[in-house]
Amino acid sequence: MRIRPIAHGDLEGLQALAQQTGIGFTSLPDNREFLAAKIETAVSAFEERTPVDDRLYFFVLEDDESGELAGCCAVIGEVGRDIPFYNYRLGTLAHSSVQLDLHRTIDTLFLSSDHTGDAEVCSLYLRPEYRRDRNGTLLSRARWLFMAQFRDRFPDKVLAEMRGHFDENGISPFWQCLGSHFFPLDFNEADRLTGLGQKSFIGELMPKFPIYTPFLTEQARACIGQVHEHTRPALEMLKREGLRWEGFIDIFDGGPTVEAYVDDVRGVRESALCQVEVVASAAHDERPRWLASTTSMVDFRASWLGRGPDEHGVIVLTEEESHRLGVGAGDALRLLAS
Ligand SMILES: NC(=[NH2+])NCCC[C@H](N)C(=O)O
Repeated sequence: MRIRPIAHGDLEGLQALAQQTGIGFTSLPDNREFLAAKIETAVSAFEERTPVDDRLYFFVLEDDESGELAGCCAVIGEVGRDIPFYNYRLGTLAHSSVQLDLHRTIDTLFLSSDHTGDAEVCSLYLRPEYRRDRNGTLLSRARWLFMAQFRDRFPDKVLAEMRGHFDENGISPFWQCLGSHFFPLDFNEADRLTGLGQKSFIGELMPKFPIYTPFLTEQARACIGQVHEHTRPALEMLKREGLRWEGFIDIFDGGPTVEAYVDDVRGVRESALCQVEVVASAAHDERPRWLASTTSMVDFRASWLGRGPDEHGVIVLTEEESHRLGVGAGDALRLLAS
């Protein structure tokens, strides 16, 4: 399995992924024109033909034998430069009365666009039949190697928005209690429109005044900062890299936004460049523990390796591995131990 930038020929495969993702997966609506445009945006980002502010680096995970697409993931260079990027920030307001000697702090949601200009990791999806052999970790972590390699293309901070809690009927209690009063649309429709980038309605219709959380239903309050059960593994992975919840949530479903300084992310901090040597065959561990990525933007590739570098920073690859990554003897490879 290997990660590579999405290409024009992937439209069919990407649409098949979009049909599988399901409710609340905002960034991959099943819409052919939209997906084709997304591919074009990504191709021009990798070819460095895109203005700085809307770079979308969209990757696919492919089975390098069958050519089948197993999943995808992406990095956005900077969010909110064109259309504002909204979250709620969970804060506290202190109310106190000296006269009555009463002191209260009340949780409050403030509409925020504090993340303007940050990078975002997003769109991670892995088809169920490929949820094995650490493919999910490969998709999630390859992005840190990419950001480490092209560090100057990214701002100081990175965030990830996690899918929020939905009940057994596929209903978001947070949306029911809040968003639905302001939008004459159901959750799916509102989510679909934001996924298509048509989201100026958020700024136009969303409540602008702070919301005291005791006014929300108990079920809606319980959604604040909670993820969809399918999203838990993805959240755990990001936390292990050092991303944290700082109180920002999604305005529609209440799911957490986690964030970190790019330079503090483990995968960015700990990955290092090595030099490739190619041999006919080499021993490897049963469980692949090393993540390898190339140093090229257009020909970016990443995959697992069952072996690490020696003490001189040389990484030995078999011919098959060197093909998979598209590198040859003497090339550089970025490695991360896990
Ligand atoms: N689940 C959603 N579609 N939320 C809507 C907003 C998402 C995002 N923070 C933005 O401003 O673009």
